[in-house]
Amino acid sequence: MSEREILELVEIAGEKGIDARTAAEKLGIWQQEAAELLARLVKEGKLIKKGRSPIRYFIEPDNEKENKEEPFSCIIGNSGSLAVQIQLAKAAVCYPPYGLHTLLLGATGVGKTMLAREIWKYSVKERGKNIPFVSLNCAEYADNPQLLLSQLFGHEKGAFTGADFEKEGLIDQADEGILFLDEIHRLSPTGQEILFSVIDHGEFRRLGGIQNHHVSVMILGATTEDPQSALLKTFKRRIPVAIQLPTLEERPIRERFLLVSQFFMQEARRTGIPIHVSKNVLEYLVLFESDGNIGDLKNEVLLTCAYGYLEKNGKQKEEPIYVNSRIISRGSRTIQVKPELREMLEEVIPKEGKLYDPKQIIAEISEPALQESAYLETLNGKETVEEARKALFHYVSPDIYEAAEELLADASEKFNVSYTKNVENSLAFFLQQIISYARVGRGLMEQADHLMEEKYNRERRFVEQHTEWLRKSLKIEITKGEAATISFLLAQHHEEQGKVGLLVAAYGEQVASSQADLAGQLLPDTPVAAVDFSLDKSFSEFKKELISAINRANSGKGVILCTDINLLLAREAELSEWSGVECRILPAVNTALLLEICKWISQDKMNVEEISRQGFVEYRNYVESLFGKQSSEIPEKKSVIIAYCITGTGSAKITRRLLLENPDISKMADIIPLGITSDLPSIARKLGNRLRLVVGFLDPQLPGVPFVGLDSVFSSEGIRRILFYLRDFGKEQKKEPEIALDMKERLILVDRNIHNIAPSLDEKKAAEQARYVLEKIMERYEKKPEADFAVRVYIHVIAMFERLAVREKLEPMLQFLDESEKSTEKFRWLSQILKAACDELKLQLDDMEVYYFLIVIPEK
Ligand SMILES: Nc1ncnc2c1ncn2[C@@H]1O[C@H](COP(=O)(O)OP(=O)(O)OP(=O)(O)O)[C@@H](O)[C@H]1O
Repeated sequence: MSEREILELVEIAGEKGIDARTAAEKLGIWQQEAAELLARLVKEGKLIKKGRSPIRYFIEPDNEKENKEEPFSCIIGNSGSLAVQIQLAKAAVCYPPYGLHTLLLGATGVGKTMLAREIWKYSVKERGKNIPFVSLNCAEYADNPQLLLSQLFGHEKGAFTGADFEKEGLIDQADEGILFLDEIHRLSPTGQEILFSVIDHGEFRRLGGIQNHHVSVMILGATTEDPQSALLKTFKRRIPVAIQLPTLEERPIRERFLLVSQFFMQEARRTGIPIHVSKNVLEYLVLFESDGNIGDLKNEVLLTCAYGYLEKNGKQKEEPIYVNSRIISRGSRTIQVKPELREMLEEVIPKEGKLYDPKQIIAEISEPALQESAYLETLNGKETVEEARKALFHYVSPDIYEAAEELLADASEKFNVSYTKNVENSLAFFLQQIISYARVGRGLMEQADHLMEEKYNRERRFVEQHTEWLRKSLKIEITKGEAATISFLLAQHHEEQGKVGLLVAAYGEQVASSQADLAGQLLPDTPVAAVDFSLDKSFSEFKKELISAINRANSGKGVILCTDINLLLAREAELSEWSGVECRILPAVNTALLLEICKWISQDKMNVEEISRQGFVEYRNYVESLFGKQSSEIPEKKSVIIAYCITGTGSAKITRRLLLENPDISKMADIIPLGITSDLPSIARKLGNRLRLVVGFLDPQLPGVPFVGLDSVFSSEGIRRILFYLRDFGKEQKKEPEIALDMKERLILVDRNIHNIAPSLDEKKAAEQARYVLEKIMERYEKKPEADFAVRVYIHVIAMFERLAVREKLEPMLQFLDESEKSTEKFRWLSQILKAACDELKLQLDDMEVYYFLIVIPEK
């Protein structure tokens, strides 16, 4: 039983179809055998089945088959001379949201219109829904530019004589789909201007209208114009993708034979008559040359069929049409086979010619469907980067993918943006295309003037810096146009980055996190981060956390930091520098203001600077309204304690932190940490009588301001003394109570707090080494320094260890930039002691620490 017999049977059954039992009866075979045969033909796509008990089998109607066809599979050369063009077309279609506008370039009849339709089919498949395909041949209206504009963009009532009513243009019909403009270069300058406005802003005005209309279309322009012509350059500048189709002459012999065969097959099916074509005619057609390219070849095939049909005149339908050299000679053309082509022709053309039979269900001439066509669509459904990568590997080789990854990693560091896996895939895909093109000896894009705009300058510089690297790692030369396209890809993704990011940082366990949770719900597609600040965190720890949170919140457009932490308010520039992200700080950890900020971020109309400015205005209004209503409740300005130490960053801050832990002190006073480099007298002057006390390493002897050693903060006695100065000093002129503790006891109190001063160190070891340093210093003096001083030296040393452990650098002091300081006996003596202690703790001593320390070490 031949497959052909059963197919004929089904075909005769036509629309009614046939079931397995009837087929078995007619063919004289077992029903089981018929059922199996029919099922196999369904599997092979030669038949379709419908219904149940009995199942009926049909030949699939042509139109349905066409719709199901894999896009691009009907294009001869899809996996050969047009493979790269098709890849490029697919990439253009996949570009969000509506595809990249594309120019199809090539001589007349090379297949531009056909490619445009396949692009549309692919787009429908990609988006999973029908979208419009509207086409217009601009050449048809070349004599009447106004009519062309009105057809294309529509017109308002009265726009010109005869415009009696308002009319939509074809572009409106193409909204959300594809607008195919054939002979696009025939558009008048006005038409071009309107089209460019659609390309740049998605907007246009109808003829005679003033209102802007919005459309989202992918524009496909086709042109036969020479790619080097000035006119075309204007279009190429604005339309990012250009696909050049080869002429018929440039196609390989095998593809030309497939083209000829496809056209004969189409004719045979259209007429229902088998067509036999002799070897000579096939040779003639395969070598056929014409300026009209494939279009003319198709006409030539039709012409030969028409002559053949005339010859057949009167014969039975089943009798084939014979197309032989006799027929050709009726036309004006003759066959000339160049000797060097002879061998190749013999390989592809059968000696006995070829019969094109309309009953042949599967067109044996069509090429295998594109393997790669599945690649992009598989990618879209992939959840994990790994899955996407695997899918991509079917198409892009791993080293290309890795190169893309590496390039993006560099770019992301450089521009401080993160690129999604889609960008990675697009870049890998594009690099793959460059390589495929290079293999056939062409550049994918020689020039890309349209991408040479200033705004991509920094990305272009980046790509330029990497061309040598790409050349080495992928062995490709990147043309100017390709480099520009990569820059464009990088820049586009910058522009497409998310919105301004939001970070909340606040004192307290959950204050910032809960505010950020709320903001996160309002801004589902914006990264929101939080940092909860507690008093036992060192600034360096906090800084680390803050920088990492800023980076988490950043998606390329900078970060608004809402915080109530005074310490941060003046540090916008520093934060931006440390994190490399543009930051703006708002004193705004209050829900009402935060909600406003969320609103502005989600509207995505303001940049960080504008949001920050607007935020300050709102904040001021908020504070004013608050103050206006509750002016009687405004607390008086608090008293101030200066925490004063050598560096201003070590024990001064620890002192501040410990003091603030006491609720009475924190209620009554602000504490400012200062070091010996600060201009203490002028700060004291500004603070006036708010300045109540200096707690620190040394007494700066500010007139009228009492001093308490920083070791006091470690004992309740000391705290009591500080509170006395805050509350009572000056009122009753009482003398401060004496502290009766001796040095040993006081050192033990400090030891109990080492975890506060040096959280990164082993407490015991740190204490041991600090004692060693203290002893060595004391040894130097015959008349021992006072116990107070000794305890402060001890605290200072521990704080220094901590700074060295977390690599917190001291601000350099001018007087120490002179290297000769290093050769003094005192410097050498102190550094020796400190170095020995640091070595034990595996810390690297910094000269600046020695300099600062020296200031407070008395002479012998
Ligand atoms: N690669 C191809 N495979 C199969 N048929 C093709 C191919 N290229 C072109 N054709 C056929 O050749 C004919 C001419 O193609 P098409 O009209 O797309 O060319 P064109 O470049 O748009 O021409 P013009 O510039 O004259 O409008 C069409 O019938 C088309 O189906």
